[in-house]
Amino acid sequence: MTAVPVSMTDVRELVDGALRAAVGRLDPRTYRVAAYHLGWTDEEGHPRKAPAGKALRPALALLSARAAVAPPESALPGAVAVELTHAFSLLHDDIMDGDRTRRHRPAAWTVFGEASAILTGDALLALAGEVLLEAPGQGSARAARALSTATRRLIAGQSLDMDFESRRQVGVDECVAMASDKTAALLACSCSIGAVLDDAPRPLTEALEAFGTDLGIAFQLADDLLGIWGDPATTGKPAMSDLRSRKMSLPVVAALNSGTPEGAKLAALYARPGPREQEPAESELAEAAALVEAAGGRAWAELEAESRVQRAAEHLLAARMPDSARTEFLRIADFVTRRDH
Ligand SMILES: C=C(C)CCOP(=O)(O)OP(=O)(O)O
Repeated sequence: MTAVPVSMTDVRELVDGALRAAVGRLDPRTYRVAAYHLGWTDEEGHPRKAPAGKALRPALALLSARAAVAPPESALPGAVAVELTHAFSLLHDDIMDGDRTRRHRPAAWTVFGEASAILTGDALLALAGEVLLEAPGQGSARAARALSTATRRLIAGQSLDMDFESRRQVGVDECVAMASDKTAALLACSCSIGAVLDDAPRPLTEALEAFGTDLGIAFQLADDLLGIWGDPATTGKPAMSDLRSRKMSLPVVAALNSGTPEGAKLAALYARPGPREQEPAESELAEAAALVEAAGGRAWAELEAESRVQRAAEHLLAARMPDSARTEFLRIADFVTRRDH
């Protein structure tokens, strides 16, 4: 999979070495699972070429150093730490959601078992904290605290998302608040961590965080849209997995709250026996997707994503930073809503 387009440097090249050095500290069993999950090795532990994931969070972390007029290398511990935290969350989420495919490959838990995947996620999270606390410079403890808070919010968001699955009524606002915790908190941290490591002034780090929060919500909206209408060949995830597991994703919640007859029909579909008891038929999935669209859930999510990107851009325009950093951030924001994977 290609990394996010950042013209400044090859993000992967810069981050990969530091990421490998950090993960290399793990015990051999945990390392094996982590290396597989990160795309470095195959199921047998043999090296493979294509790295996994878009490396969006490390790209943002490196850019945030540029916003603070600090060298990209100074943000490396931040870039590594946010990617490790992201990797931890994916390892655990796939188990909780029962998702068997991740980044075009069998999810780690299906290869190594749930216990190994859980432990590896735990280890990566611990490593993230270690890497930040070891970072040279003034902002190290401040960055570690910021990442810790973002992780707590990510966990709270995931917990609320799980809770939604057993609820009949979920409001649009609380669903957006859930996404703000589950996804946007880590993205906001990624957008500011390079500046925080440089101990940059609060107005700058706060503007970067505000940018990342709106960007993160737009990112989740785009992800939810791809989860229904994306091509599994490009997303690397099974088609309509969110509808299959009757997830309260943002377009679905918007449709359910639309007050339209199609929204009511969708509610009736969602109220049937859940995925754990009974797999919905393919025709039912197509019907659910059509109902989300007819009830306006798709259009709402597309518009909301655009408006979040707009708001994100406004936070950047109000902050003092080199133009080149602003331009790159805006390019990434544009990529987030137009991506197909
Ligand atoms: C927060 C969400 C929606 C999980 C997927 O994140 P990414 O789409 O950034 O995952 P990778 O590129 O790292 O696979």
